[in-house]
Formats: sequence, C-alpha cells, structure tokens
Amino acid sequence: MATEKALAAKTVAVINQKGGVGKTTSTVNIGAGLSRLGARVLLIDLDPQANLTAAVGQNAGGRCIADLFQGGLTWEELLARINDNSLAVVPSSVRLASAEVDFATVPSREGLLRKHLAAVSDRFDFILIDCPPALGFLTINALVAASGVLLPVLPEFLSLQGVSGIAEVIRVIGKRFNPGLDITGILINRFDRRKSLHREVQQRLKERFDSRVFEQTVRDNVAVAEAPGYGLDIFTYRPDSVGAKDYQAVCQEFIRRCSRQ
Ligand SMILES: Nc1ncnc2c1ncn2[C@@H]1O[C@H](COP(=O)(O)OP(=O)(O)OP(=O)(O)O)[C@@H](O)[C@H]1O
Repeated sequence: MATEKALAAKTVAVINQKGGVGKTTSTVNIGAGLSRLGARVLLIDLDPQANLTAAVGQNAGGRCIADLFQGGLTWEELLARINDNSLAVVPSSVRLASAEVDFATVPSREGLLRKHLAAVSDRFDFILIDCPPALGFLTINALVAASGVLLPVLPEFLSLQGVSGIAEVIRVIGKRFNPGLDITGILINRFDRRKSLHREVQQRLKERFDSRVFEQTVRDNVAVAEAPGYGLDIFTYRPDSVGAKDYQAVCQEFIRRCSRQ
C-alpha cells in the first residue's frame, strides 16, 4: 500500500472520534463552497448514520460505498448529483454499520476505498470523506485513501486531548499505510470569541498544533443548524448568514492549506 501514488484529486478525510463536532456540517458546506468556486467536488458519506446523505437532500434507498466494494454497483450507479449537477455524492445507509464484519476477511481491507477511488479520482479536484465518530474500519479506509485530514473540533478542553489522540492515529496509519498523510487543518466550530473558554482552547490548540489550526473559525449559527433540515448547504439556504460568511472564508483557507500540502 505504502508505495502507491497519491490519488489525482486532493482527498481529505474529515474525522473526529467525538460525535457532534461538525464533521458532516463542515463536509457539506466546504464541499458546496469549493464547488461554487468552480472546483469539481466529490463528497463521500462514510458514516452509517447517513447524516450527510440526508443533509444534501438525498434518499439513498440503501445504497452505500459497500455496494462498490462488493461489486454490486458501479460508480455510475452509486454516484448522485446534486446542486444542479455541480456536486457529486456517494450516499450512505445503515447497512454500512456491518462493514467492519462484512469485510473482516478481505485481504488489504484497509485499502478498499483508496483502490476504488483510484478509478474516478481524476474526475475531481477535491474528494471530502465524512467519517463516522469512531476510529474503526471505515475511518481507517478514509485515512489510507486521503492525503489530508480535516479535524473539526468544539472549543472545549477535552478537545485538546481528543486531537492529540487523533494526531497519534494519523501518525501510525501514515507510517504503516500512507506516508504522505498529514493534517490539513484543525477547524474550531461553534466558536464564540466573547467566551474566554473558547479563546483559551484556541490558544492552547495553537500552542500544541501551531499552524495546523485554522485561523478562520465557524461561529454558532442557527442557519447552519437549520440548513440540513431542508437538504441544503448554507450558501443555498442562507447566503447572507454568518455561517455562510464563515464557511466561505474557511473554503479560501482550505484551498491555501491544500495547495501547501
Ligand atoms: N456552526 C454551527 N452552528 C450551529 N449548529 C451547528 C454548527 N455546526 C454544527 N451544528 C449542529 O450540530 C449538530 C452536530 O453537527 P454534525 O452532525 O455536523 O456533527 P458530526 O461531527 O458530523 O456528528 P456525528 O459524529 O454524529 O457524525 C448538528 O445538529 C448540526 O446542525
């Protein structure tokens, strides 16, 4: 695995083993923002909760990436097109919850996603992979396929410990399977600069992870929370919201960070 060349598209795994920190929200809105800037973007829902699938208004009808791994569906059959065809999505379903067991005996199982993505990665500029809140088979597949990792975190002290743990997992996976793997950025979500706790967590993250911490943060914004209920990204749902402004700036910084990796 380690000697395989990187995928043509910049492939970023969006991970955090903690739930509810903004992985799906960030994947959807960064993906939509990048596509509005003219990039060809593929979003992959790798979470059996299928929140991304719902957040972009898709009803997957049970389809998921496991269908591709098992040879039941082709890429063309699996991919959905949204936002006037400007974004491609691989949906998920609860069936993906048994992937760990279903693929337990498959040789080089940690490289399944990377192997399959190689067939389509030249069709895209960016591939963003929304991972489940666990560091199991699915997240490891994302880390083996990716060249970068986006780590959304909440401005809480326990996030510091969580990020350190994930950084170690990235180091181990990188060493074993994917030497080019690096942190694209740690993105502080639901940030309120008026709160000293939030500023202190940001400061400590910067002390520990230096330039890996995004300068741009995402504020808590009701429109961001509402948009998935309508199957829309923030730019479509409320283009004038603070959420849209924050994610637009996050996209610019994301592109700069990707171009340096
Ligand atoms: N900046 C924000 N402002 C307001 N609400 C937000 C913001 N970011 C995320 N949320 C809300 O927080 C909840 C959790 O977000 P999200 O589903 O993106 O987290 P997650 O890390 O993907 O969760 P899981 O680990 O369960 O997959 C959602 O209801 C989402 O709408």
